Amino acid sequence: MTNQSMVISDTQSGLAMAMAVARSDPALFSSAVPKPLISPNGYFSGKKVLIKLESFGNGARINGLLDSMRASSPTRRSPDSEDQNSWTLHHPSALSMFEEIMKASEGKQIAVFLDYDGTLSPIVDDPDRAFMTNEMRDAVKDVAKYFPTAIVSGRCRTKVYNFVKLSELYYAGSHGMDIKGPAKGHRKGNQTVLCQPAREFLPMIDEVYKALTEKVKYIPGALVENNKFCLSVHYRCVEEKRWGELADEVKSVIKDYQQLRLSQGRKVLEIRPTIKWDKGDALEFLLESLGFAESSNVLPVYIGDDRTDEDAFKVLRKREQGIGILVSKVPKETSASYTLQEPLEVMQFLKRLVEWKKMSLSLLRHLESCRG
Ligand SMILES: O=P(O)(O)OC[C@H]1O[C@H](O[C@H]2O[C@H](CO)[C@@H](O)[C@H](O)[C@H]2O)[C@H](O)[C@@H](O)[C@@H]1O
Repeated sequence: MTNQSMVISDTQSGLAMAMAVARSDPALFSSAVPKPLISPNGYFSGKKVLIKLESFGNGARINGLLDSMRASSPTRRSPDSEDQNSWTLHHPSALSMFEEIMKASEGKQIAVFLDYDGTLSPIVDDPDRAFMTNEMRDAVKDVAKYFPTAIVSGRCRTKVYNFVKLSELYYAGSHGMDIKGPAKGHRKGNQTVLCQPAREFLPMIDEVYKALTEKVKYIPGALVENNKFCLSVHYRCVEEKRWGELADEVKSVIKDYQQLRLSQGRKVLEIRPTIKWDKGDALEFLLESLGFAESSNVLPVYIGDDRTDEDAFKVLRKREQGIGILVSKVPKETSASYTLQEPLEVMQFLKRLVEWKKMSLSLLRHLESCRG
């Protein structure tokens, strides 16, 4: 068995990281599971990330994980006014640019994609209590009356459904690795949209969930969340002086799982399969399911706050189509074009979208009645 660690340098944020270590028991996997591509110079060449491979012996550390954890909270940075001005200039508010955004939708079908945590619900200490308000739910419900709407979340699909509770939406859970279309009554035709590209990883994810839960249980505040096709190790409630310990425990468990990688969200370490499937792929899959694979007649609007949402923003850039909106109060490296400061502004934007649609429809009806 060879032990190798990989530190992913996300080309956009420079903060995401991953590791994979040759595992001892390949029996859990079928040959269909794509293996990481490692070139002789030690760089992983995925579509979207470069991974620098560092050899390490037993007990060695993966440099930078702790630093990355420290840097990962957007609230740590307090931008100076110059930063803030340049940020606002390059990533203006989606509310103040609303008319321009709507102009881009002329002749196109808008499709709405919404991240959950930090976008529809505020960030709170207890992940099980990240409720969205009824007002936000009503806003999303109204949006879905006029536009195909999907929730794209890192959470387990059923869990995020239990928060949102709207059966007319598409749901992409586990960072897009678990996609399901609207419930029966809301479906057009009989087709069921379902996509689970990481199915074979389920036994492994369960195994790692149990091991991690056991390993970190002595660290006050540490919490492992099972998101079905991926895991979240939360450190929001762990004292900062113990983050290094937590990182070491996580590394000690996943070093034996070459097919798993580690990335970061907001005060959370995310563990997921190395397959090339992320929120960007989920967005493309959903557009295809909606009949917009190669179409120029669609305007996807994607709203998200996290690093994992960047994969979706990049897809929109690549397609040269759609509107990426980052939810953030502080400057961040992003491929999104616009910003909203917090879930409250997301709700205002969604409500405006519905009002704009209602107005367009009544104008259309008026014009038709004048013609008739
Ligand atoms: O893709 P998302 O819907 O944004 O999910 C990403 C992770 O969100 C949740 O964690 C985050 O929100 C928690 C509740 O506010 C907060 O306590 C935690 O610190 C944040 O990282 C969720 O619990 C994770 O499973 C998701 O992966």
